[in-house]
Amino acid sequence: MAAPKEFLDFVDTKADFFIQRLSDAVAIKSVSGDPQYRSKVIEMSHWIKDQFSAVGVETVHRDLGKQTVEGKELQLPPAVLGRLGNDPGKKTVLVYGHFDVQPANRSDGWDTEPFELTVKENGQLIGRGSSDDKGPVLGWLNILQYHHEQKKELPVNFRCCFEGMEESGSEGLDALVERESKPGGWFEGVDCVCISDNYWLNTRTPVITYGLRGLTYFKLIVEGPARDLHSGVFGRMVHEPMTDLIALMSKLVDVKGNILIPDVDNMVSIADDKERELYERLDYSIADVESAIGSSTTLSSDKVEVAMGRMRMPSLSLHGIEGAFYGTGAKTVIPAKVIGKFSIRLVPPQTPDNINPLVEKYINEEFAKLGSKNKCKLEFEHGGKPWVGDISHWNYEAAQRATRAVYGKEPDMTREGGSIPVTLTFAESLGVNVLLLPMGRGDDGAHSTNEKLDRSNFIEGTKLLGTYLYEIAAIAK
Ligand SMILES: NCC(=O)N[C@@H](Cc1c[nH]cn1)C(=O)O
Ligand SMILES: [Zn+2]
Ligand SMILES: [Zn+2]
Repeated sequence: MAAPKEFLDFVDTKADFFIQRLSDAVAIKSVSGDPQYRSKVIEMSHWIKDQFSAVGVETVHRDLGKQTVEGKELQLPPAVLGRLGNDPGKKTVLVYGHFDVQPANRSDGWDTEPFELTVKENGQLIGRGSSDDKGPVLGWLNILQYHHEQKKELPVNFRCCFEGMEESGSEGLDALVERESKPGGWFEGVDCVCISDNYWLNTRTPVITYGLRGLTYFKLIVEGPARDLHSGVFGRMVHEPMTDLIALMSKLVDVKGNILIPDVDNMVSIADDKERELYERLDYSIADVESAIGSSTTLSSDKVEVAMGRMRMPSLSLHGIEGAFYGTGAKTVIPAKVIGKFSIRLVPPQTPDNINPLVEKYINEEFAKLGSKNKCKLEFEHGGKPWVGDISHWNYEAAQRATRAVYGKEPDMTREGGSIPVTLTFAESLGVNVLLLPMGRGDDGAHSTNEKLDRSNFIEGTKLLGTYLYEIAAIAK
């Protein structure tokens, strides 16, 4: 069953309205990782709830409790659950997305204000969260608006789960999903899950995604003196926390991306020729990567190695050092306490449970080798397991048909390098098939400066998600 032409025309006609609504969403600074914006994330949860209620969805807020940040209790933003339709003759589709965003400041290098959606003449909609993940969440809203205003029944029963902590470890969400998946819970009867929260590999070819890497995120704290010191007065007299930290961080990963923590890299199988062929066939080139990152700095010139680096290998990244001097000028200080941040993206069979003890043991051994009198502590921040789905399921068939119908192209089947920890929880708690059907392109710059979503991806992506619902109804009676 193809999506009705009236739906596709409606999406085209309403394009400017949809973009204005995206602009309203982007304007709410729902940064989950920074406590000062927590009220904005909560405001965003109300905005989302009101918007979905207005198009006929029964919505509720689900309290996720509190989190402790630096000794202080902080309210978690409530999750928004929605439902529409309960026809036993239809499939029930659960969609997941998030309304929180990564931090963004103009001074990070943005060309425009990150929380003001800038509509460029070339069709780019620039603003934090435009692609990750407010645009895709609003894509579902656009579809529901058509059915509500035109008094058309949806081809499936619709359920949604939107959260405001995805960029910060999805605190509290696993427990909620497990609860709501039980008989009588909000997700009872769900037949499949669709997540739109990732990207094409390039700027041409749509993708359907059947895997995500997991994640384990650490804080490495080194402290010594009671306060910051004058480096002229105390340099070469004391063990410097920053020197210790840099020594430790330099032993985690080498410049070729090899993880130096014993047994982490070699927990993963080596791809055989048949598997390498899957990566060879992807519409993905070194030039695509270079254009997305804005430089020619890939670790290899072999496309398969680079693609596998993102999709089927673990990676360790050093993110930053809290407490280090980073301003302009030349402050001659010895920081008293520094906190290194690093994370490892995980692939099967790796999980935080089997990787974290290896990291802890290694850090302790390496710190002991330094002979430092400073104190060193490793803290696990948050994490999630990797996920790989079953592409032979009708859910994937529906997404493939929808992609062909809207884009006239065969989608690339990808595994994503990013992490959405709740994906595996949906798959396991509900026991149903899960897929990712992204809206944005590979050069959207999610998490980066000048994040954008192309107008055509927002509009055609809305059609894609809507068509997918019709294809489910057609295939899976
Ligand atoms: N679009 C998915 C995404 O960006 N996920 C984040 C999740 C995360 C975990 N910790 C911080 N963010 C990702 O980085 O993959
Ligand atoms: Zn996201
Ligand atoms: Zn993200």
